[in-house]
Amino acid sequence: MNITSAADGIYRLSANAEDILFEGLWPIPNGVSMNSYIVQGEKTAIIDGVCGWDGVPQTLFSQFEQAGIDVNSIDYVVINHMEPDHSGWLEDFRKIRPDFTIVTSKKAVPMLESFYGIHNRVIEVGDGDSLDLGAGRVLAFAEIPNVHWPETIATFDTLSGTLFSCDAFGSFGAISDAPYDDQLSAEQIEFFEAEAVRYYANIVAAFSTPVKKAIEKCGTLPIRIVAPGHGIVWRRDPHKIINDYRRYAEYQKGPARDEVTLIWGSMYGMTEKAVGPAVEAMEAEGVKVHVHRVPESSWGDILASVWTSTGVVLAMPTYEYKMFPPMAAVLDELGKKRVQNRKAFRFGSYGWSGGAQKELDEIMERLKMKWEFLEPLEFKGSPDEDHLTEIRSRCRELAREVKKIAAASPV
Ligand SMILES: Cc1cc2nc3c(=O)[nH]c(=O)nc-3n(C[C@H](O)[C@H](O)[C@H](O)COP(=O)(O)O)c2cc1C
Repeated sequence: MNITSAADGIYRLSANAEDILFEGLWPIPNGVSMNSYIVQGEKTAIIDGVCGWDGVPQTLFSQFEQAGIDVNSIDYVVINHMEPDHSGWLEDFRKIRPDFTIVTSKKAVPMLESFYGIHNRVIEVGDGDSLDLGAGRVLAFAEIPNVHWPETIATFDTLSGTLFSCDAFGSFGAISDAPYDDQLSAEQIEFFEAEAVRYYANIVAAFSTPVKKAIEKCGTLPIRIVAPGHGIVWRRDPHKIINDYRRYAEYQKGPARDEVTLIWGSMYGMTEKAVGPAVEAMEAEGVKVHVHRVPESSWGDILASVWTSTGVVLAMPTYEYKMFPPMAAVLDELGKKRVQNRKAFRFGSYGWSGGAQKELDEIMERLKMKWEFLEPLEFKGSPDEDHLTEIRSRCRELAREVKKIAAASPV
């Protein structure tokens, strides 16, 4: 738990959450930080909060004390985004500081009422509005709807050039005592890049078009620091995370990186016999291959690696005239996140009738995924040498295609 100074008059308070499923759904093996910022002019604002889980608001309040900040000095609470991982502490805060003013978007006002029964002392802000905190400190607001709920705004401190972006430009990964990019080694930055991809693919992915619009809008601001609601603060190179997010948004409709994700499932090891040869064939072409088994791998991990992959290989058998069910569930999730235009190949075993392929075709059609498949290869029972040779050959072809596509559109 820590409180640090992000810039003159700006403090970052943070609480980590670990051992939970984020949004009740996504595993976060490395945890997540929830960041809140205190901005001081003559008046004091707190921008974003943390969730209301047991003990988390108390952590935030004890950090106020550590920093010598009197809770009663808080005049404004700026709510960029109403999702309870940022606003859940409001009820606790109200108990110790009843007379603050909330600054938020028009669309957040009815949400304040429905989530927390709050309806007075609320100022509505939108594009072009600002809040003068005195001592030269003015907060400007920009609507960035659907990054990640419809009511979302970003707040920009014109004095320090700090963009408080809430869910935009965030990453997973708990943070101990070094929350700024200028304090981190290249390896640590790499860790947070991977955590940013997983955060993006799991949480923000479906809103990639709004993300692009938000980047366009915020791109006009003289940003010197990016201070998101999750993850590290970017002040040595604030445009790095903005450019990373621009790329992640492009990955949705592809192409992505020159990587392949192979997802496989197998009941009795028949399909599995071809997985190793498939991976080796693609790696021999110099392509990075991410391998996930269903249902063992989490959706979160699978989604993150498919998000960055231009190619996908699916390996699964037929099960009750359809495809192996956990594979169908994963594909359904990929379709809902609109992961489109992948180069793909599918192989798998069946016993008598087949049926997996038919369901795969239906899912692709229903979710309009536009994946371009090489001819699928199915085998009865165990694959023989000819099947394995053919699978190797198609995987090599896929890998070569992926390299060509990614090289032609570097993102
Ligand atoms: C519960 C169950 C349901 C199955 N349903 C079908 C089916 O509808 N059609 C078919 O052709 N094979 C079916 N099979 C046979 C499998 O597809 C076959 O055993 C295959 O080799 C399994 O491959 P795996 O070991 O990679 O899981 C079924 C097998 C099981 C265990």
